Amino acid sequence: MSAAEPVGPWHLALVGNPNCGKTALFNALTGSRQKVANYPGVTVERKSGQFQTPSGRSVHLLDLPGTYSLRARSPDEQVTRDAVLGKLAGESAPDMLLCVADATNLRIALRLVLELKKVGRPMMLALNMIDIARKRGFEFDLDRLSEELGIPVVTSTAVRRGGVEDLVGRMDALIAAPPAKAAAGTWAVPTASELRATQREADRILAAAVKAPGRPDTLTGRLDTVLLHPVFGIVILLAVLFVMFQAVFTWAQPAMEGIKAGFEALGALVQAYLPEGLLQSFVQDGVIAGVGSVLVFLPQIVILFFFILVLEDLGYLARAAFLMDRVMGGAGLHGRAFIPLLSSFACAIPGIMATRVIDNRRDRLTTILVAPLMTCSARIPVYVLIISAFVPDEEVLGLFSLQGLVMFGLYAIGIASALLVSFVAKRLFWRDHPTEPFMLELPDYKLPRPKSVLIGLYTKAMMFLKRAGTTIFSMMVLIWFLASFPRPPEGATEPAIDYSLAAWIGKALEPITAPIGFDWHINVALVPGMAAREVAVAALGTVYAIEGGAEAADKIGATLAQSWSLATALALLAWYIFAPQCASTLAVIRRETGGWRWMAVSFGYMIALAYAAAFVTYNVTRLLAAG
Ligand SMILES: Nc1nc2c(ncn2[C@@H]2O[C@H](COP(=O)(O)OP(=O)(O)OP(=O)(O)O)[C@@H](O)[C@H]2O)c(=O)[nH]1
Ligand SMILES: [Mg+2]
Repeated sequence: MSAAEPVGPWHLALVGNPNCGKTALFNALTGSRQKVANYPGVTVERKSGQFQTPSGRSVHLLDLPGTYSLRARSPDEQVTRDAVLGKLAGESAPDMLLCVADATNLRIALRLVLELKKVGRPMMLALNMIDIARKRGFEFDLDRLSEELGIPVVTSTAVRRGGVEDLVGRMDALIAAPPAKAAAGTWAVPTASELRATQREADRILAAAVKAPGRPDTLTGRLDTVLLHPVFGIVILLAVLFVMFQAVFTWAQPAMEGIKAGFEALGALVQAYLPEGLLQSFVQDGVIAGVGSVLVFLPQIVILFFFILVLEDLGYLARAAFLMDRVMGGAGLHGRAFIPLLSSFACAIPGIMATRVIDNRRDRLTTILVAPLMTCSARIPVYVLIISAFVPDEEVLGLFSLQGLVMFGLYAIGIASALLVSFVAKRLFWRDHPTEPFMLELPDYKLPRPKSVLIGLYTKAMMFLKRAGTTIFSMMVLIWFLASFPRPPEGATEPAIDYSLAAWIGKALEPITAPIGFDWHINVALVPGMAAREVAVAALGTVYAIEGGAEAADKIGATLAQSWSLATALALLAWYIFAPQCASTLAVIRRETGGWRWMAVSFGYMIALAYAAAFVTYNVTRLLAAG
């Protein structure tokens, strides 16, 4: 390049092994908040951002999924390969590759660097996580390393303030005096023997430039003897999950009471100041009762995510994947399916996207099919509402809350049915396809960083609030409208809602839902609940508020306990475990599988299971209650 080169942004791409801190570096450089987590395969899509170097040059930075080689196998690795080769649609070829390596784990990283050199682009290497490496006693001869590799080498700590100063400083120098562009790239898909040769070269360089600590870090090893133990490990995992669900129910109580009281006060205020009539009903029954009945679940969602984020940062979730591999393999699921399925506990959408780390298409499809069976956070409001109304608030063995146990049970049924469905799908569609062995690298344990946990919690909470403010709010307006019009005739004796469109729709559906114990109120809630699960709770809030007045809205749980039988309540819980009530999930399935077919399969099997489960639950409960 010459000095006359036009000064557009400098394109830089982050490349490295999974879990080496690329996204953390991306965030540190661009001030963005992409997801980082202590297990491999978190980033499955490219993300780009801009920043300015100290000398004012603007840089376009591309974060890429982690990979071990450009010999890409899975869809996420293909993104990285194409970006590096400059073939990614919509991205210009990178001016320079910023290779990132976990300084404590350089063997495979250096092999990748050597392979990348063949592409023929300018490169530099950042030894990231240098804080951990130094603490463990690694010693690096940076000059030697740089000389052997033939590229500049710097160190970085992506998660500390000031941890990337060296890196940006050097970047500036490189932009001012770009290294000569190598001759045309000679990269071709490496054969296994070429990879072995490259590995030998990497090992030689490693031996020459890095001194590993005499005493290896044994803390991770010692912890793992217990935590990965085939028996104790599983017991500990179950105990951890159990504590998590207990906490969701007990810790959240005070905050939920507070939010509830706030909405009650707001409702009273509206009643006092707005004239009686349609406007008052709209604000009180539609907006406050509807949105309020969903928002009270914010504390529980925050607590659940607190646990997930801390366990993730600790590196424990990757262990959980390892422990579950036996069980999952038996059900025909690929070991790499664990992380996507785990993400689905938050929401099936990121979960389904995370299946891109699975290279085999059939394994990936199986995982996509069962991901929506994991209990996502949108089900929490529904579960909690019904459980609090119908399951007595008692202690079992003086230790566990009965309500927490039932919740735990619902999660367990979700998991068990996911395993069962994948088992059946495997027999049905892909009989003669063996499941590949699990290869997940276990990251070292790290202390969770409060800042990243807080940012994670904030993002999750905002996502939930945004849904409450948009999807749920607009559905509420619709429900209120349907439940309020047409107005009852003069001198009507029944509650106004009985004359409304909502009642008409709900009653029209009754022949279908009567066998599973749902009356028309529930039908009214389920129809908009197809858009998003928690809408049903808000809809019930509104329907009963319009029917029963302000008192009913304040005590929606008590109202349900009076108007539903236990059989109906349990049937609705059973329905919710399976029903495909989420338009966005279906849309993502269509996008990720590239067609309508698998979306239709998902929808069909889930709705059939939901109906069957509700039918059995309803009738068995009635028989037992009668007998
Ligand atoms: N102590 C320390 N931790 C780091 C550093 N950089 C990243 N981490 C942590 O390492 C873990 C992995 O970081 P990510 O940025 O998600 O890694 P990635 O390379 O983007 O991983 P994939 O997207 O899965 O390929 C996270 O828990 C980070 O907080 C570092 O320099 N020092
Ligand atoms: Mg990443």
